[in-house]
Amino acid sequence: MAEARIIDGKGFAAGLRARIGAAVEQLRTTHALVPGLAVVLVGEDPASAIYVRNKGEQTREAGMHSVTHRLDASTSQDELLRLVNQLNNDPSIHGILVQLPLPGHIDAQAVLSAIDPAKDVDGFHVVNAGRLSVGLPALVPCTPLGCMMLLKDTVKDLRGMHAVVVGRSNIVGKPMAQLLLQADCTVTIAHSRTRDLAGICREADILVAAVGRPEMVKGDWIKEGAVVIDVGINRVPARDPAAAAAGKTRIVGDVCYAEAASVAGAITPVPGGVGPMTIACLLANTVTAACRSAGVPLPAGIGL
Ligand SMILES: Nc1nc(=O)c2c([nH]1)NC[C@@H]1CN(c3ccc(C(=O)N[C@@H](CCC(=O)O)C(=O)O)cc3)C=[N+]21
Repeated sequence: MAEARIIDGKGFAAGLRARIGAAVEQLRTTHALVPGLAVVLVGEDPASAIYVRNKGEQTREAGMHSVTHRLDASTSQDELLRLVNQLNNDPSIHGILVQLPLPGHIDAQAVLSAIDPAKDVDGFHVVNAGRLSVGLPALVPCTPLGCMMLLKDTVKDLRGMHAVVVGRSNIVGKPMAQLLLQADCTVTIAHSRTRDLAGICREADILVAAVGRPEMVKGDWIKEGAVVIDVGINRVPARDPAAAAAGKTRIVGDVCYAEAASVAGAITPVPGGVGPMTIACLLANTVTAACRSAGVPLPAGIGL
């Protein structure tokens, strides 16, 4: 069997951002609407740093209004809730993202619940999770949304395919399963406690790995020709022992890429796969939120 086709998330995300940029320009000229995104960072988390660095640039590049609130790690939950409330009431802001994880003294669920569901561009509010699960218009979490766009671009007809999602988080696994179900896939949600995980994965026509364990999914867990979407972004020591000893790292997914690529029909690389789609979908969700709040039709080419 030939090597898997590489699903170019980075390239797809660049195209999506270009379409978003055109949509933003059109909204500005025809409706005087400038989508605005506020990102709130409490303290410093290394994974979040990667994300926020790229996000600010890309929001502005798309012609959108962008603000970042950087708060000290000692910020109280009340202070954070006050900021969220202020952003809820700010008409120039259509999307609010509170970067996770939050420091231990803050109840993340309380903060996410305080975000106006109409501005919840992460799609983490229970109202959006509920709307997604019953098939109502919702703001959909960025990572699964990006995975779904890549899948629809890769597979002509998803109907009836067996999709296995490894991972059951509220952020990726559960909403991913909802989207696949909506696309008429037969969906299995597996996780670390699943019996015969390898065997279940081998049944998958579509395998989505979102467990957060470096290279856990091996080549012999994959059915020949399957489409593999690797959501993991794990930092591990560099391959070269001397470099590793010097503290150098590299990024790997939840899938053992080299093994998987010789069995799968198509696969997302890490980096350059799902990660760039997450940020592009954050911009897309901000445009969606702005259009819905202004009662303006959503421009074509930026949704599922
Ligand atoms: N409320 C909230 N929403 C999030 O969506 C959220 C969050 N909190 N906290 C942190 C994680 C992390 N995250 C990433 C998104 C894209 C890349 C990304 O673009 N990665 C590139 C570059 C990786 C590299 O080379 O460093 C890639 O995979 O190719 C990384 C990380 C979003 N997160």
